[in-house]
Amino acid sequence: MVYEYIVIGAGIQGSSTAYHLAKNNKKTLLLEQFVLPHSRGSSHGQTRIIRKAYEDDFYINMLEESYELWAQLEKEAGVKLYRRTGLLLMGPEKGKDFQLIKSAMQRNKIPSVVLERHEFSQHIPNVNLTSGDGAILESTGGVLYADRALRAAQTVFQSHGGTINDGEKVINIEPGDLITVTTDSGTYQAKNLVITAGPWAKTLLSHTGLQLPLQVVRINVCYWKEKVPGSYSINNRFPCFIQIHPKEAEHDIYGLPSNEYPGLMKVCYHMGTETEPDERDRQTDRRDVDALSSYVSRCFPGLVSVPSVVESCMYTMTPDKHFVLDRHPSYSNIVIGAGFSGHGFKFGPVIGKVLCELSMGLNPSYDLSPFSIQRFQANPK
Ligand SMILES: Cc1cc2nc3c(=O)[nH]c(=O)nc-3n(C[C@H](O)[C@H](O)[C@H](O)COP(=O)(O)OP(=O)(O)OC[C@H]3O[C@@H](n4cnc5c(N)ncnc54)[C@H](O)[C@@H]3O)c2cc1C
Ligand SMILES: O=C(O)[C@@H]1CCCCN1
Repeated sequence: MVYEYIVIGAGIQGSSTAYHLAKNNKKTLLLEQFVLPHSRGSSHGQTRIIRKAYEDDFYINMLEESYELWAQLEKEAGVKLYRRTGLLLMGPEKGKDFQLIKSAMQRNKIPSVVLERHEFSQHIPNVNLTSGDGAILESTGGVLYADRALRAAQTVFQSHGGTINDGEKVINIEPGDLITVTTDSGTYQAKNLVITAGPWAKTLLSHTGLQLPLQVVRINVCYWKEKVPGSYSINNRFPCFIQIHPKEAEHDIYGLPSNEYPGLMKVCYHMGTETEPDERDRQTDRRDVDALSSYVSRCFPGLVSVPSVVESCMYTMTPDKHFVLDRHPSYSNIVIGAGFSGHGFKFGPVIGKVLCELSMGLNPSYDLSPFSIQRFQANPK
């Protein structure tokens, strides 16, 4: 079967790319190895954080449009995808990371308030602000309903004439003017290919002779019980939070208000242990959960400091934690979106737009140099 475009991988990035291609009237096939919906990649689960609190202007610029495109998808699909809660950023006040985000927020006039220590508990009850930490509340931060968002992108893609073949794993890619994609149950051809394979990107790209420095880690997604039900609830407007440099661990800790499982708040560690994507559950390292327990008991006294529910998800990390959004260095009709490093969901619609632009040969709406493949080749480490 011949298509104009094939997209491999129906996570949020591939589904959003396919949606933009179909809206541009391109005959597009979206291939997914698992039967949809599934919980084995990076885009499953009910919730993700959306925020503009970033230190780099290039992310903040993309987020302006991302909020608009999420609102458009909400309208097209007739579902609510975003709920505003605010995003609480806490971290060592004089530390570089906190200062860089704070100044980027001021520079970009992102609606936010600095919470002074003496007024903190009045605004954010049931949280202990670590001594030496500053706090900023970004008012446009909130929750994206992830599973719903993924389904919405796929549904709108199909309503624009797109085809989704799930339960079909791509096993070979033959580049050329007409690219041949072989799955475990068929063969397809297209003039253009977009690869958005999440944790499997490294293996799939190696079929095309490209080696990218991507590392897959398993994340323990932990939910903690509220001692008083509702005290950290989305219905009480409890915000999402990011804790930079917690005392207990090297990487950040983050959380979302209780919502999908009433009475349980999601608090996770922003790093995990390396894993093979097909062997995710063989990875049983729980050192992060121990660090989280100490943090929860110190800073969230209203939560029971042993998780009630632990689920899993995977990050695909690049060395600098910036995404890969580029053409294949050897084949200009193959476009790659990969390495979303645990923070890509909120950008889904805008990433879909730029991957669509790249693959249609248009000038991308954003400067994509921070996301180039060449940055690894110039400095392979
Ligand atoms: C615990 C956790 C918390 C997160 N929190 C946030 C957050 O708060 N905010 C935020 O913005 N981001 C967050 N992220 C990151 C975000 O979820 C990811 O960046 C995003 O989901 C990546 O999407 P993807 O489409 O690249 O990957 P995936 O969702 O993994 O999609 C790739 C798809 O490709 C398919 N595939 C792979 N190989 C093949 C093949 N050979 N043939 C066919 N199909 C194939 C896979 O099955 C999969 O469905 C979080 C991630 C995790 C794990
Ligand atoms: O992308 C985000 O906003 C969150 C921040 C904390 C880590 C997980 N991802």
